[in-house]
Amino acid sequence: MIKMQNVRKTYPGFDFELSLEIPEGRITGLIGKNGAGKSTAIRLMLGLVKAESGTIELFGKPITEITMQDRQKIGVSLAESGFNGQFTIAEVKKILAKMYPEFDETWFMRECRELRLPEGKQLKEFSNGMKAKLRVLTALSHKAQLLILDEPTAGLDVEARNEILDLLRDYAAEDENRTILITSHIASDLEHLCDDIYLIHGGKQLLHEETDVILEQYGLIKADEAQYAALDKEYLLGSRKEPYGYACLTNDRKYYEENVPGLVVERAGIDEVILMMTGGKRK
Ligand SMILES: Nc1ncnc2c1ncn2[C@@H]1O[C@H](COP(=O)(O)OP(=O)(O)OP(=O)(O)O)[C@@H](O)[C@H]1O
Repeated sequence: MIKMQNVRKTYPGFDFELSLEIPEGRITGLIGKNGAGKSTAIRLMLGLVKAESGTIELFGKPITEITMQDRQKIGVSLAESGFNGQFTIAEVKKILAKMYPEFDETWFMRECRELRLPEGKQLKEFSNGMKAKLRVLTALSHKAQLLILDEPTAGLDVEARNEILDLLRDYAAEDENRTILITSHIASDLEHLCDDIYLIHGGKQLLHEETDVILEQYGLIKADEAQYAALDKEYLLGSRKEPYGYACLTNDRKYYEENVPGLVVERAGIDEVILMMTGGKRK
């Protein structure tokens, strides 16, 4: 559904180079710390900025050949909604209806009410959370086959985050061919939503893995100095010095559980994976 091959973009002090493939029917998370290059990746695949080299395909064709009809099949949520701050929901609704033949007005108005978006207020008077919810509803309002969402939960409280994540889960469950790419620096949001995770850092991919594989097979080892010195490092992805010795990330928790008696090996969540791979020492 989305394919980026050796896509390069440089800004002063930042060198982005990424390949990724997002298959139809999957929910893929692009995670990374602030400044990792998540929004750059999204702007490149939407053709909002031009790559210096590499190829980008959407729906199996180069982005330069994407038609207006193809664009109708994409739902996008970026940092800015693009709507005039003086508009109310009624005006947003009219614009969406004009732009998208598939716009589902009943669904849109029902969800605006469910998410408690004030119908009488201008968008500039919305809180940040309200604006974020409206951006996501806008992306979902025309039954897009492909959703591209840049930090849709950023700045939201836990309740609002869960509301958005539930909406996305329902959206994907309604049609198994729907494809979602979502960026976030909040790993726990993605852990319960995404089939696949790409971790990027400094504009480069550090990891691409199925979420289930991370949760089932990855582990966090806590080793004292002697244990660390004797440890077979083959299945370690990174390690970090700690007061007690070393914390190490492995992609084969079972191997260490079965072969090193007495070693503390815990399950690793995606937060630990990010922390260890972006802050720890690589192997
Ligand atoms: N138009 C631009 N001009 C110059 N530098 C840019 C531009 N856009 C992005 N960058 C740089 O590219 C790097 C990646 O930025 P990007 O917005 O893609 O990161 P991000 O992962 O989305 O971060 P965040 O989580 O903070 O939104 C940063 O160093 C940023 O300063």
